[in-house]
Amino acid sequence: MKLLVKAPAKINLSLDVLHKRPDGYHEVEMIMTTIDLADRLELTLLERDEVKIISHNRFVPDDQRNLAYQAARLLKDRFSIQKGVLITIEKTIPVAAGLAGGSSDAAAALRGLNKLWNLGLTIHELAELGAEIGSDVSFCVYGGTALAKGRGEMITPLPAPPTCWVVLAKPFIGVSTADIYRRLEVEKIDHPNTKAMIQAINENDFSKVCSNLGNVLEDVTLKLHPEVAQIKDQMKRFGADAVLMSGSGPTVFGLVQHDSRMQRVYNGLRGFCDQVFAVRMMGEQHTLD
Ligand SMILES: C[C@](O)(CO)[C@H](O)COP(=O)(O)OP(=O)(O)OC[C@H]1O[C@@H](n2ccc(N)nc2=O)[C@H](O)[C@@H]1O
Ligand SMILES: Nc1ncnc2c1ncn2[C@@H]1O[C@H](COP(=O)(O)OP(=O)(O)OP(=O)(O)O)[C@@H](O)[C@H]1O
Repeated sequence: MKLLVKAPAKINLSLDVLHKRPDGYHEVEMIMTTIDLADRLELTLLERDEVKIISHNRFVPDDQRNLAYQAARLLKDRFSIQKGVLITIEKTIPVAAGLAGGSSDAAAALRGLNKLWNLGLTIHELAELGAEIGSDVSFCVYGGTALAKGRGEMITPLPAPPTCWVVLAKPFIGVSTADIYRRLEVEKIDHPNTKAMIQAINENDFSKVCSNLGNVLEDVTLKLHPEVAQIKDQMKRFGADAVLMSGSGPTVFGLVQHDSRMQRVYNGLRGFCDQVFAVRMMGEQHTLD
C-alpha cells in the first residue's frame, strides 16, 4: 500500500518574541500561513519493523536526523506499531531556508502515517505529537493560516489572508535557527503589531497586511548576511508591495497583488539568487480524510 502526502512550506507574516524562557526557548507570537510550494512524500507500507528514508537531496539527511523519520519513530514507539514505512521525499522546499521544510515533512508524515497505520488520531492529537519533534511542526500539521504562541506550538486558526502572489528568493546561504535565536537581544526588540495583523487578515485588507509585516529575527540575520538586505532592496525596487524575511531566514518573500508586477519581481530576482519562486498562499487547513 502506498500513499502520497503534500508538505507545503510556510511563511511568517509576523514574528514577535516576547521573552526568553527558563527552558532556553523563546516565547513567540507568530502569524504563519502555508504557501503553494510543497515537498511530496510517498509512504510505502512495510510489513517489517523498519523506518527507511530516501530523499535524493544531499542537504537532507536520510537517517534519524530527518524530521520525517522522527515523526514515524514517535508514532511507532508511542502506539507500539509493529509495521514499518519507506518514506520517499521529493524535495522542492529549499533547505535551511526559514520555510519550515523539515517541519512540514514531519507533519505530512504524521498525517499520512495516521492513515497508513490506521491509528485513528485526531488532527489535534497529531499536532500535539508534532510539538515533540519541533516548534513549527504543530502549525504544519494544521496548515492554513494561524496565530502561533508558546514556543510555536499553541495554534489558533485564522481566516485566509487576502489573495496575492508570494515571490520567494533564497540567497546562496543556509541559516541555523538556533544560532539566530541565540544572537537575538530580547531587550532591544522593536515589536511588530500582531493585533493589527490579525485585524488586517480578519478584514481581508491587503494594504493593512503589507504595512504590518514584521519579523524580529530579521535584523539578526541581516547583520550576519548583508546579501539578505540586498535581496530585500531588489524586491522593493522591482515593485513588490511589501517585503519581509521568513522565519530565521535567509529566504525573503515579497507580497505582490498584480500579475504583471509579480512577473517583473520574479524576473528581476532570477539570476541574482540561488532559488526564486512565485506562488500563491494556500488558505485552507489540512483535513484528515
Ligand atoms: C523561526 C521559526 O521557524 C519561525 O516559524 C520557528 O520559531 C523555529 O521553529 P523550528 O525550526 O521548528 O524550531 P525547533 O527545531 O523547535 O528549535 C530550533 C532551535 O531554535 C530555538 N528556538 C526555537 C523556537 C523558539 N520558540 N525559541 C527558540 O529559541 C532553540 O534554540 C531551538 O533549539
Ligand atoms: N525532511 C527534511 N527536510 C529538510 N531538512 C531536514 C529534514 N529533516 C531534517 N532536516 C535538517 O534540518 C535542517 C533545517 O532544515 P529546514 O529546511 O527544516 O529548515 P528551515 O526551513 O529553516 O526550518 P524552520 O523554518 O522550521 O526553522 C537541515 O539543515 C537538515 O539537516
